[in-house]
Amino acid sequence: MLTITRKLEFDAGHRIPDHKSQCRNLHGHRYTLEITLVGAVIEVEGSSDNGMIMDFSDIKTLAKQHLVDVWDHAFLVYEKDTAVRDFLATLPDHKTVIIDRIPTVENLARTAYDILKAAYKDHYGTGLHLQKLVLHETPNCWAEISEDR
Ligand SMILES: Nc1nc2c(c(=O)[nH]1)N=C([C@H](O)[C@H](O)COP(=O)(O)OP(=O)(O)OP(=O)(O)O)CN2
Ligand SMILES: [Zn+2]
Repeated sequence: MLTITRKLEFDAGHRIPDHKSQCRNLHGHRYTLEITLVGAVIEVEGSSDNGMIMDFSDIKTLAKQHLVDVWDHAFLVYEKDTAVRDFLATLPDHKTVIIDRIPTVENLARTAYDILKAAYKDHYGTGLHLQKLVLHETPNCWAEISEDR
């Protein structure tokens, strides 16, 4: 199978409220996102994206629009983490993103996958779709999610 992968990075804060150790503290990560797409190679003579599944710059534009610019420099807070939600609400114009699951790397990967799956789906009518997403929370810790979930 022929796939292409685009890597992007963003910074975000989070905490795991009931964690047994230090991840219960407010802290942040430089997340690395790898987006893998599958689809037919475009074959349109003279087209800018002739020979491509999707132009890497267009992959980046969509990822930023739908996810990366939304989460970058935001605090990703679990919707039931009322202590932190209430605190963040006291900070004027604070960039807060409420997540409906505890923001572990597994749950953030699943949330990101659902958002980006819709963003890339059949963008050109070539069967283009998100095949896999990898989210690194640290250089040593990551989650992968693919079509069979
Ligand atoms: N299965 C998961 N375990 C942990 C998660 C997670 O999202 N899923 N998250 C954390 C912490 O939030 C943190 O991201 C990881 O911290 P840590 O284990 O310290 O990771 P490091 O890469 O910094 O570890 P080193 O030992 O320094 O390499 C915890 N667990
Ligand atoms: Zn963390």
